[in-house]
Amino acid sequence: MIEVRGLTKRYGEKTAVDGLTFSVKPGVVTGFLGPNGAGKSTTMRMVLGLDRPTAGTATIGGRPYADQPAPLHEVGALLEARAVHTSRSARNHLRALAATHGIRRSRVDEVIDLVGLADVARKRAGGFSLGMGQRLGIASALLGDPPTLILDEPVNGLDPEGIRWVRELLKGLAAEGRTVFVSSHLMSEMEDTAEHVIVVGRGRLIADTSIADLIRSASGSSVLVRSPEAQRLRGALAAPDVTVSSTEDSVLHVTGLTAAHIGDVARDLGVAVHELTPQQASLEEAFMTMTRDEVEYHAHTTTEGPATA
Ligand SMILES: Nc1ncnc2c1ncn2[C@@H]1O[C@H](COP(=O)(O)OP(=O)(O)OP(=O)(O)O)[C@@H](O)[C@H]1O
Repeated sequence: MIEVRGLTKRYGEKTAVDGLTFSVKPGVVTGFLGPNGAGKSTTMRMVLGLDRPTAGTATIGGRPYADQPAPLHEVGALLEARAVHTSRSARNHLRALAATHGIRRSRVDEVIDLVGLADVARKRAGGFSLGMGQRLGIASALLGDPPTLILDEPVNGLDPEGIRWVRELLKGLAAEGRTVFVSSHLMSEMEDTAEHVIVVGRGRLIADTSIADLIRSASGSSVLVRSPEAQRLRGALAAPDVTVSSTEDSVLHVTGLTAAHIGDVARDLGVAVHELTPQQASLEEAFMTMTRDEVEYHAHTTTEGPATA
């Protein structure tokens, strides 16, 4: 369990992290989402004792990172992708790390197999591609078999196969009961990986919620209705809080009513319904809606705002 209470970091005038309070529970993958500059890396660095908070606390399993008796056995961390500048092979790099932390040598080969680096384990890690470097970073994080994992953008630089691999690995680690906290700005990636998300914008907490609730709350839950008598049905659905739009004669997009309610109205009218589909916003759309006002640097493009009638 990671617990963050009132965590704040100021760099001069700039408040990078602004009074964040949240908990990351074991057993599920928790995504840490936010636009660029939202304060994700700074938060993770403070949790890992690499930056000193201006105010507030962060603990892992009840203690600050600095007070962990055997950190590598308690917390595995992968921070921003950085090439390993070493002439050592991947295996020797991990062996050195294992030796300095009292980890048995056979664990090195276990993690090499786990991250799929067996074929290149004897190669110089300094010459690794970004994707291979990420796998080596994940291997280092797993070396001490820690109950808590903190990974900053772990899919950075990975190809689609690698992304799928990380996703399954993280879910598997969480299913074993570990606490898995993973940052990303790739919403679509988190949708398939995380069960819970903590969303930040400009250093502040925007949401601490399950993925399912996040989508539900931001989607405005519209329903697509296809009917040969759509326009007749449209008249019967009219109500103060209901919005109905139509892109073609036989199709209605209804917000403010459930699919079940629309189906009942159609039945009472004796109108045939050929399709009745609740439309879920993707996590990407939900995220854009939530963080619209929190993006640090807006792109200078003109976008069409929502129609205001
Ligand atoms: N050492 C520093 N000195 C001054 N400002 C900093 C420092 N580190 C981070 N910041 C600022 O704090 C804010 C949060 O940065 P941070 O890297 O934590 O965000 P992030 O959510 O991880 O973003 P990204 O997705 O781009 O990595 C940014 O505005 C950044 O410019």
